[in-house]
Amino acid sequence: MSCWDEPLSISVRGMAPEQPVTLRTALRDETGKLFRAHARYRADPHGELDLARAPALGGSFAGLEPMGLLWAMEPDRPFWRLIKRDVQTPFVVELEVLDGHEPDDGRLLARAVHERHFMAPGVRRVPVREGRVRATLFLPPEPGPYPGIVDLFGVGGGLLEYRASLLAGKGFAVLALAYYNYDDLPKNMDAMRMEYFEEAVNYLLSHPEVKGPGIGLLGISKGGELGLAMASFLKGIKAAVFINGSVAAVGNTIYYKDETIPPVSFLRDRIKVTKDGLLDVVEGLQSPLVETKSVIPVERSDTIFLFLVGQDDHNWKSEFYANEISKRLQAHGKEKPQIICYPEAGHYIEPPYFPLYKAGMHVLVGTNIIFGGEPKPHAMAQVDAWQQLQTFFHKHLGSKN
Ligand SMILES: CCCCCCCCCCCCCCCC(=O)SCCNC(=O)CCNC(=O)[C@H](O)C(C)(C)COP(=O)(O)OP(=O)(O)OC[C@H]1O[C@@H](n2cnc3c(N)ncnc32)[C@H](O)[C@@H]1OP(=O)(O)O
Repeated sequence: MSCWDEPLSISVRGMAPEQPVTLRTALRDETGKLFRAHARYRADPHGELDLARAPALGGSFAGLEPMGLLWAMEPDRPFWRLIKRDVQTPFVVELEVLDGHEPDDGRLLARAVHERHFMAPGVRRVPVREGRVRATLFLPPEPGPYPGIVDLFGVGGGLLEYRASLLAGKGFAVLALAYYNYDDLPKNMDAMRMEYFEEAVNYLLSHPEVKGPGIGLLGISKGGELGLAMASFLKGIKAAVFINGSVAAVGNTIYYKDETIPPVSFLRDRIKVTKDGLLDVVEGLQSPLVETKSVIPVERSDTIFLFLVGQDDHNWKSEFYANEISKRLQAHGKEKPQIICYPEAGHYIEPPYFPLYKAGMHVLVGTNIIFGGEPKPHAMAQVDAWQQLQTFFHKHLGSKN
């Protein structure tokens, strides 16, 4: 067994010299959907194969990709995203070695089953219902106090825990925070009130196993937008990492006390249809430079920022948004934030080895849209982004203890 974000070393012994083989992986998600990948290899002169040294000769990917059999998995059902809902159980990956180069016909030579866990041994999972806050807190195994981080996902809502649970294995106390479509929280995201998020920040700051002063914020997509609003309006947020977030309110109004930030307009006539019949909505939002009242007042913030950007994000213009935030901060005498751009990476930059979710349902749009990204560069971006955000948080929230 291993943790989902750890690299695996995969090797095969006992084959004939130079024997052609196909390796294939399969994983079933919690709804029963199958994800699969395969690749053709050739054993070395000793009848051995080590994926750290042998290039794939074709299949779901090609070349030297020791983790390709995981990140290149594709769902049998189109537009299905690999999501881990229950982090207390692993994903079970089945690996098979077949004779020859036909992924479906070769004789089965070997089979292994490997568990990929979302909670490192000793990580503690604490469901949180405090005041209005609905969340799950993950605490590392070793004695605290630890740097605290609030983790936010995006449109769709619910409570996704897999990133927080993995990150707790790296020495952080991480609060996976729901904000709609969960428990007794609102069913839709018409109104986003910062007071709710403030309560969550205060909960984490006052937790005996969280060391202050100040906490971290991690957000993707809509979670990056709301995180930016938190960093702008609320106190106690020292460092923030946003993955493909926004500089403006999108889809709903953001409220804090007597202030409101209305959303930018949708420009339906700028939505394109790709040759595969998918919507491309990347031009579908009015520029925050035109609708300046929708801009989140980031210049008020004293948070230190890291922006992680997929340059092929088709959900919205993440790179432009990150640069605008940077300009606004600097124009107000604030520190220039760090921006890391990943070429050919799409919207859903997840922890390492999650397969690319290139296109699929967009809850706001109500149909399948393209999210962007190419499998290999996107996979590389996920590995790097995961490392970068940990380094950043350790640096700005203090080391492990
Ligand atoms: C008209 C306007 C023009 C606009 C023109 C410009 C637009 C321009 C927009 C840019 C603006 C956006 C900006 C934010 C963009 C983000 O925020 S991107 C999204 C990032 N969000 C996340 O990562 C959070 C994702 N979370 C979720 O989606 C939900 O929590 C979950 C995981 C689906 C669970 O929710 P749930 O309600 O408990 O789930 P469940 O009832 O099982 O399923 C709900 C639906 O999701 C589907 N679903 C469930 N699991 C999966 C899966 N694994 N894979 C695929 N689908 C799944 C189900 O089939 C179901 O669909 P329906 O049957 O209702 O059709």
